[in-house]
Amino acid sequence: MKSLMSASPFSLHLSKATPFGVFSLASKSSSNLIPTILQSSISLHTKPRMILPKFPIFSIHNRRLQSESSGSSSDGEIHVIVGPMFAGKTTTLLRRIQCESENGRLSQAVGLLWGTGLGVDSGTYALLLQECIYRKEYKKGRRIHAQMVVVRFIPNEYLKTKLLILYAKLGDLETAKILFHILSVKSLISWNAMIAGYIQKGLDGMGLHVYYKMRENGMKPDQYTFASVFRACATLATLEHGKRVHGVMIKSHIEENVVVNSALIDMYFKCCSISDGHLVFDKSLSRNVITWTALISGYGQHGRVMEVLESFSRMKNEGLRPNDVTFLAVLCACSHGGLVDEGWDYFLSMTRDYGIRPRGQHYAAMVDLLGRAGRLQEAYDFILKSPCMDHSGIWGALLGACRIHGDIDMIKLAAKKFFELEPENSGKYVVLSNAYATHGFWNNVAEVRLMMRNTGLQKEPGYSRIWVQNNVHYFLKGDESHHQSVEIYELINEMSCVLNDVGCFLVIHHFYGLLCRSVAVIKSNKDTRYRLDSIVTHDGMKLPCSALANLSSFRQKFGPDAYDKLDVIGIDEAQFFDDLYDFCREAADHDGKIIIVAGLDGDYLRKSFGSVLHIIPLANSVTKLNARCEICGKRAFFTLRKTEEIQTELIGGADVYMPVCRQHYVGGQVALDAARILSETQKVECGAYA
Ligand SMILES: Nc1ncnc2c1ncn2[C@@H]1O[C@H](COP(=O)(O)OP(=O)(O)O)[C@@H](O)[C@H]1O
Ligand SMILES: Cc1cn([C@H]2C[C@H](O)[C@@H](COP(=O)(O)O)O2)c(=O)[nH]c1=O
Repeated sequence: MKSLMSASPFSLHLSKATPFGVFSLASKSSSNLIPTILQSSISLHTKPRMILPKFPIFSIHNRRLQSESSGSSSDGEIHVIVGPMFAGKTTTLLRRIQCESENGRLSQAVGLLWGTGLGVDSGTYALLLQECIYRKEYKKGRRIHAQMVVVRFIPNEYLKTKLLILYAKLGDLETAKILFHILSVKSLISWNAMIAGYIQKGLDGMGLHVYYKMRENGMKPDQYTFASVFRACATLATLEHGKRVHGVMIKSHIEENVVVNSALIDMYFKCCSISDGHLVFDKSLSRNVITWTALISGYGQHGRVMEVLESFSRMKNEGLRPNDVTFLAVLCACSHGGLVDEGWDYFLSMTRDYGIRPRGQHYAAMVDLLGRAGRLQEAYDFILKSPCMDHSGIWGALLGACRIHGDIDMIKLAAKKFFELEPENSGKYVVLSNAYATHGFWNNVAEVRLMMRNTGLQKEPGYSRIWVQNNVHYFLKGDESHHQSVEIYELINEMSCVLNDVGCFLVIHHFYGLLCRSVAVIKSNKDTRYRLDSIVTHDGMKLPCSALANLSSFRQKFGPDAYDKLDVIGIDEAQFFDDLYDFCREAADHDGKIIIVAGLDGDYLRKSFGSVLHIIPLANSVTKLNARCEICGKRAFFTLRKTEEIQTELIGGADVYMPVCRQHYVGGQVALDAARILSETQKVECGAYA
């Protein structure tokens, strides 16, 4: 039934705001609403160009209908962010809010477009295509193009270029090429898209060829062109072309750009021209972490371990913070140089000093480091303790190390884990086969060869499955084998007619409505540290907000209609809201809102603060953050009050509070308690003498 569903992956409902009988378009993909739509259309829309389904394919959920009519976009979610002061709760809240607001419903927007069966204006198509490109949802972009073709919409030059970019990024270069050729004016953007498309697909030679064609056509390259072409020259290790393009860049007098410079440094290093790489680096006026990382990785590629470590330390001395890529280069260098202890130090420093959480690749580099040094058991134990046991790279690294030092059991174990995660990685089968061969296990070599043959098997085609009255129905793409396929396709056609009828209501703001979620942020009006109209993090990030005494007044104050249209609600300083539980439950369960709550879980006495902890049972997710202990720099879980006030609520920042680790909380609290007792005693004694 997949085909049936995908014919109308959007829902319609009777809008509260619109007059009875007029449809408004809503967002949630609810194939189970289709009978409702059809019935509503018959009775209210009075264009009965359809048949009612003869069998009850879908069930109808009324609650979902209600929440859709409230304009909200989700099933309702609650996410809670807690921790001591300075842990980054407000920062995280702001990031999540931004993320949620951008994370609109592209799928539904594309579904909506398909459902209408009509063409929309170029601006709407451009908006949707742009969103697909921006969000890297290229397949959705292709669906938009398919819809254009179906409704016989002729794209203008601007849209053709957008489509070209989309196909180039998708890696469908044949289609991109066709679009490129039919462009009457080939802009620099379209040339750049073609060049980048080939290079991203690994067709670096073609990318370079298109670059020369572009030059022949008299086009002047820009930073995007150079960044792509240097990348191609680096991969092809073609110093001659790299230098030639570098010459063009110098003559073009383009503004210095760190991305281009980094690509250039990388190109020289990959073309084995270390001195040129270094020269470009030295001459770079503006260096940032990317430029430094290009240099560090460059040295790493040539096994210049000492230069890697020296550059890394110079970079830090210049006050730049390394990022995860820099650390990866450093860890790989340590691995190649056999510097196990140094590798450990860098690995630990990532989180401790820079708050960078190592990813699978960093763990893999550590496994490689330990494995190459012959410390296979340690590498294995490290994997077991790592949080990314499902990252194929770490097992691949262990397997690679086993080739040199491993015993048969470890080889088998690493191979088993690796191929569970990446069954079709033919390259690693070769590694495994070689590992067995190195140790003379010829039977195992034969087994691996058999496995390799098996991986050549074609994957089963995907299918859709639907249950109807205890019967399971399977559908393949374009499938007509179902005994009711004639009726099913008839129904699809009828549905398309109904959807066409409402297509005239499709206007651009529906797409905007779908693509951008509407968001509101609330904070407690008790927090008077900053202006009441914005929440501000300890390092100055800001977002406008409503400051309220309680949450129950929010709907009324915000306006019921505006509230209904809200998708996401952020709540900061949640510890100050007594009605937090009821508000969150109602807003998520009933109104379908996404609620993101940030607040202190504990007060300065480490006692549960307000009702923040009460909402944990309601939550989809809970994130506990920590700060840095002001005294020792270790992870801080608690907030120490520096003053002697004892009321729970006391507004203040670093003047009154400091984040501390357990050790310094306990020590600090004892010290503060002693100070308090002393001052109380003194007060009593003074009173007695007075
Ligand atoms: N001791 C500290 N530990 C961690 N961050 C701190 C500390 N002191 C100041 N900060 C700053 O505070 C920022 C977090 O601010 P914010 O998100 O407002 O925290 P919260 O809402 O949890 O109090 C950090 O990004 C950092 O720049
Ligand atoms: C520990 C503690 C804190 N507060 C107050 C102090 C601040 O005004 C807020 C916390 O703000 P932040 O954004 O998390 O930094 O809460 C309090 O009243 N009582 C306490 O015990």
